[in-house]
Amino acid sequence: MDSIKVTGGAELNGIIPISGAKNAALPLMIASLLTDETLTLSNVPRLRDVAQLMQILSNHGVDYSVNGKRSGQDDLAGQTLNLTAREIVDTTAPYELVSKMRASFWVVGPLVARMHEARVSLPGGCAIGTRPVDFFIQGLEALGADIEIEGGYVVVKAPGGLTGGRVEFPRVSVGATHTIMMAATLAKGETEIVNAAREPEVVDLARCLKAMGAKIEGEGTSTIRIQGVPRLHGAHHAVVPDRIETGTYAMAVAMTGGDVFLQGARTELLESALDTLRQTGAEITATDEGLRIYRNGNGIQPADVTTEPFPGFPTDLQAQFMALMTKAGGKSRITETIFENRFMHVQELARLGAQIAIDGRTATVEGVSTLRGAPVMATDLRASVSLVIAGLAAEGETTVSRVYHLDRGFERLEDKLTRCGAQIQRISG
Ligand SMILES: CC(=O)N[C@H]1[C@@H](OP(=O)(O)OP(=O)(O)OC[C@H]2O[C@@H](n3ccc(=O)[nH]c3=O)[C@H](O)[C@@H]2O)O[C@H](CO)[C@@H](O)[C@@H]1O
Ligand SMILES: C=C(OP(=O)(O)O)C(=O)O
Repeated sequence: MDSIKVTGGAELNGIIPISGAKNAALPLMIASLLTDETLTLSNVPRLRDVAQLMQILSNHGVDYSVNGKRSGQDDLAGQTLNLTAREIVDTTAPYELVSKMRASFWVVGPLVARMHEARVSLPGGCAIGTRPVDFFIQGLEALGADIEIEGGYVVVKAPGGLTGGRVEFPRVSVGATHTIMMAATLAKGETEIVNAAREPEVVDLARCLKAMGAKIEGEGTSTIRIQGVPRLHGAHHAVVPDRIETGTYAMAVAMTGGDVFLQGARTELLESALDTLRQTGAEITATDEGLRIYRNGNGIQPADVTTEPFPGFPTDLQAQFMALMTKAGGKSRITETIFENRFMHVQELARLGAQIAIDGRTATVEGVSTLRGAPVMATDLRASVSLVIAGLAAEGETTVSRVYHLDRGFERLEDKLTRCGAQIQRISG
């Protein structure tokens, strides 16, 4: 298993290109199941989750090429995917594939919409909470599907096809919003999704679906209306830049000091996180091409955050922000409201000398002047990168093991950081 060795102390200076968003690319790829024509996606990041999802989609019959190459050549170096689901050959998404990532469960929406049946294993993903699928089930039932759970599989049937309906989610769910929105595009009549997720990835998916011929209104607000159409067609869509990758590198610079331009970043996708970073003393300026972040000499000010659905502070930046706060000049409080088990990085940050106490959903971080390098273990995707960030600002050497988590969601992390002066290398093993 690979690990990453970081020698701390260097400032970050230079340019980091921001990749397409993993969490947008995955549902966009799944949308290819809704049409027998080709969906072309550009700006797709080269990530393990993308490769994994390709395998799942291939199993359903999606033929794909990467920058013109045919499927079978396992070269995902290109960033444009052509996905064609001319025929759905299998409506089962098996445990071996789906258990590796949460988003793969979302195939249930397009499969039942197009084929009127689906059998999808209960999902996996980052171990950050129980992550049930009850909202998906309620949503699909509201569109007329019959659902049973059999042997760890969600079995969905809608013999006459789905019919539009009113779906009100008890709390905001990104995945359930993606799934019901996709399912409703091919349902008969109108669907209204109330308490829908407003995340930029939902908006990106809606834009792509509209380019494919779907009739959708209200994406980006908490009520989305979809008028079903008999069929969707092919389209070309560019994946939105990754706001979590943007925020992660911004936090790294806020921690190490330096001056970095995040090329391609879009500030409106993460205003809340950027406002918090400004409170900590980082300077941020936006241009049409990206954003510049710098912190020169001054210390890190503490700030409190509570994670919330968009447009609030994202849970996917909570671990990285906690890493930053470990070196703040004072006490900060970080409250996690989305996932009940998303503090796994706390005990690893403590190995570097961080002072953090947890009380229920709130972590209180007492900033220290020095972190010291140590061996640490990545527990999930964003926790892993928080350890890398802390390692960049620690004295001496930090080795982060189990970096396969990182490879799920950060494209060329070592490359991007090395180019800005970080001492970071991958150790294969
Ligand atoms: C691949 C992807 O895009 N993953 C993101 C997506 O995950 P994901 O879509 O899985 O997260 P959700 O928005 O669904 O989860 C929000 C909350 O709702 C709960 N819930 C959800 C569905 C359900 O049927 N029942 C239920 O109780 C979850 O357990 C969680 O407590 O949004 C999360 C919240 O922004 C992000 O942290 C993840 O990075
Ligand atoms: C939690 C995440 O991913 P997933 O939902 O795939 O586990 C994430 O992207 O931070």
